[in-house]
Amino acid sequence: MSGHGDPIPMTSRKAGPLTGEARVPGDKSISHRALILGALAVGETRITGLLEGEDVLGTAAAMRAFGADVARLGEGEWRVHGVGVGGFAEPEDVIDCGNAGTGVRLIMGAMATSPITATFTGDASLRARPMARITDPLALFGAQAVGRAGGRLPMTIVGAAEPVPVRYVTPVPSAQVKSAVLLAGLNAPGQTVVIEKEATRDHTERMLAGFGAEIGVEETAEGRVITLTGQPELMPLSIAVPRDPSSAAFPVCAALIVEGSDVLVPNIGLNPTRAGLFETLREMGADLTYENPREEGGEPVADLRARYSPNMKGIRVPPERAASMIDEYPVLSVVAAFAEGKTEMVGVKELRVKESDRIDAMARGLEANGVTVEEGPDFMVVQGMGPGGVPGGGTAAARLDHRIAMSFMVLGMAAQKAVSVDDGSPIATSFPGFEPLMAGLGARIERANR
Ligand SMILES: O=C(O)C1=C[C@@H](OP(=O)(O)O)[C@@H](O)[C@H](O)C1
Ligand SMILES: C=C(OP(=O)(O)O)C(=O)O
Repeated sequence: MSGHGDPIPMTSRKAGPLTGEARVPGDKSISHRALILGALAVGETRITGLLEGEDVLGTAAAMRAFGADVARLGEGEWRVHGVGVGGFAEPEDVIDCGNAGTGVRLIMGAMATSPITATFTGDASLRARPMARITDPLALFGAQAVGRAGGRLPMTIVGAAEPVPVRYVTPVPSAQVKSAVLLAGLNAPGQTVVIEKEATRDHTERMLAGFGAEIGVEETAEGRVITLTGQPELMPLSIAVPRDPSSAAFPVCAALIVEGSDVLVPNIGLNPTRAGLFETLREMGADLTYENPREEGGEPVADLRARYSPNMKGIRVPPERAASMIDEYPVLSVVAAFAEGKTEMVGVKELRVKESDRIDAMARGLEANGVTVEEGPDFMVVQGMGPGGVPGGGTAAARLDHRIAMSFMVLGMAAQKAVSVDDGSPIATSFPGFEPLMAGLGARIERANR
């Protein structure tokens, strides 16, 4: 998994209106967690709607390597027979998490308080990403980590044989850090406490409660205080994974900028810790509505309806909203190019340590397509050119980053000239079926035709 095949250049051209229903795949964050917690429960967990993208398939393979019985029963339908908290076996080989930051970081947390050793690697993108943010708190439990310079993969974690519980204030707003600490805390005696100053996605907390762990969340002056009682017996669960709002962002944003469009994106998870993009788009003047709001499997969901919105205005996106839309800034910067005026994205330095440096990747790619972007260490400002105003005609480097590749394909759907990316292959990490889904709405994406 850590090698990528040949690059797949892709080109997206202006098409007619986008119409119809976009059934996007299952939520990536929830899918990783369902497999990992299923592997730590006693008995059989059933999952439907699992995202069968490369990132999540990597986590499924890893759970097998740690001793769980993981089987695919049908499309999106999986069974995990768990080994119980503390029951992980030592993997016989290196764990390759491919492109998945969430996969590797959560799994490191989950194994760090067991008396086993595991070595982790990934693709060139993952090997460049910081892991000290995970291994620092894991060291407090008693785990040891040896990796490459700067805390990079490949990295070996020697799990703590006699873990102690931890109280940890997360130094960066990161659900991956929070989740790694909570998963490690599962096999430590006593109470593990994680404090986050800014709320990040809370799927781990919700799912731990669902599996029967004793977990409490308190909002205090210090921040969100999460307290987990260690060494529970997790009960297996039936999990229906909602569709991914981060994937829904692509057809939604495309519909807003392509003239005459009207797209329905059904059954999207609208957990408030994930829905910041949609709030931002509505503030910009997007015609975006939530239909049929309901609750499914402990998560709020609704059907999203997005219609062409020629009157969008640039806004300053509040920094406190960043965590709830962190993966959506690339595609927001595309929509911003079609709005009137500036869109300011501030407090977003975490974008620099994702699958790529997403501020740099978007700024360079937008510039190549005639859009003016200002950037700094933790901000990006896109100068809107209004509907129909984006020249296009450029090629963007995807940098092994699925969200960069998909964002530029969306740009090409409304720009004056076609937009290309050098490699669309990373799209399969989170959104298998992106091209046929977009084509079904009326988009024109072609492979290797620059
Ligand atoms: O916990 C998760 O599932 C995720 C957390 C976020 O990363 P950080 O924790 O690094 O902010 C996000 O960017 C990633 O796509 C998924
Ligand atoms: C940042 C992302 O994922 P990960 O950190 O899991 O690689 C993402 O999907 O945008």
